[in-house]
This record gives sequence, structure tokens and C-alpha cells, in this order.
Amino acid sequence: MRQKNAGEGAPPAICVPLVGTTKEEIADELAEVLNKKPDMLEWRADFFRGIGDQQAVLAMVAFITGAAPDMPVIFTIRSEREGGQAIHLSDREAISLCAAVCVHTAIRYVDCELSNDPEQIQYLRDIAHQNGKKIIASFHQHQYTPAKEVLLEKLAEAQAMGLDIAKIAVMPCSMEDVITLLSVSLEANRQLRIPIVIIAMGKYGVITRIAGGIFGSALTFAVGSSSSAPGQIPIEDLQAMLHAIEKSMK
Ligand SMILES: O=C1C[C@@](O)(C(=O)O)C[C@@H](O)[C@@H]1O
Repeated sequence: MRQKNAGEGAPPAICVPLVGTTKEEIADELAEVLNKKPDMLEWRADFFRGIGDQQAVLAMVAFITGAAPDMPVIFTIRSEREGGQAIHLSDREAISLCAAVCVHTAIRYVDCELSNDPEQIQYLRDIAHQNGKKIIASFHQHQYTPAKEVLLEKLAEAQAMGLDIAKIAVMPCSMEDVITLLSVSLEANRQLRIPIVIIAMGKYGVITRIAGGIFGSALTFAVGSSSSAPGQIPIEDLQAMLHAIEKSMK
């Protein structure tokens, strides 16, 4: 993850999601994406068919972190209400699985949606911190872009709850929405102590995946093998564009 003091214009870290449904699919994906040298991986465990089996999930995390020991990995169970796959775990069960991943694996980051019960978020935060892991507090809106004040409030809420990184991913319906998001990014990055991640999805949002770092976003998601959200760019293209931007902004 890009450091908070890296300064505006520093390139964001590139994270690639793994969305396989079985161990075999994930192993194939992993081999393919590691060749492309991302900075981070995200395991979207809501795609995994074994999500209901804690031992299978812990074994899968160990497999992924073992295959790339130096690469930070994010463990994510995206809820259906925030655009994830339909799974049979309740929010409480999903949080308890995230807690087990914090205790028993070498994961570095766990994604936790701000729409969870605040007590559950605090419970996961404490377990994560006791085990040296960081929480990415997330907020997703797949239909539209909420008002600037709402988005700034979400990011500030993550910091106020003692979480480590604040992330928002929204769907712009116009280029004005994209400008709203970029201005949220600039303002929040200057106001907050914690790193922020800002993503606009879909076709209008593509520019935020390329230029978000200039406006303060610490991380951008790209396609290594398969995409996990609309508008993600192939990692090879994104690496080349970020390299060009960094060179020209020096
Ligand atoms: O929150 C995010 C961002 C994302 O939704 C995107 O738009 O790139 C992709 C998800 O996998 C990740 O958890």
C-alpha cells in the first residue's frame, strides 16, 4: 500500500483480485497473476465455493500467502448488498471468519464493510490489531455516486473507528460524479491521517483507476486474470500508464 507521506502524484499500489471458485481455479489464477508482478493481491473469498468451511478458507489463505510470501494480501468477503456474491454466511459469521483469518494466517489486510454492526467492526478491529493485521474499511455503492459530504463522512468514520485504511468504490452516472469523487479524494487525503482508496467503477470511472493516485488514492485495482468489478483495466496497461505518469510528474 502506498505510504501516507508519499505525496500527491506518487503512484498508487496496484492490487489484483483472485476470484476463482475452487482451489484449482485459484491456483491457476495465482500462477498467471504473479507473473504480471502486481504490488498486492486481494482474495475475494465470497467467490470461493468452500466459504462455509473455515478450515478450507484458512488453508486457501495459507496457500495464497505461501505462494507469494513477500506480497501483501487482502482477505475480502464482499457482501451481496455491497456487490459481492450471494453466500450462506450471515454478517456475524463472515466477521467471525475474518477474525479467524487474522488469528491463524499470514494475511496482512482484511476488508471490513462499514455497513456492518459497529460492535462487530470493533471486535474485528481489536482481533486484527492484536495479530498485527490491518483493516481496510470499505463502502460500496454500485448504483450511483452519493453526495460529496456523504463520502467524506464515510472516510472520516473509518478513521474515527480506529481502522487503518478507508476505501470507497462508487458508480458514477456522469463525468460530474467522477469530479465529485476526485475532489473527495483530494480533500480526504489532506484531512485524514490514514491512507484512503477511491474508486469510481464502470466506464466513466476508468480515469480514477489511472489518475486516482494523483488525487491521493493509495491503491488501484486491476485485472490480472479476471475482473472483480466493472471498469477494471488489465494490469499490463495500468502499469504502463502509471509508469508514464510517474515519469512525467517527477
Ligand atoms: O472494493 C474493491 C474495489 C473494487 O470494487 C473495484 O471497483 O475495483 C474491486 C473489489 O474486488 C474490491 O474489493
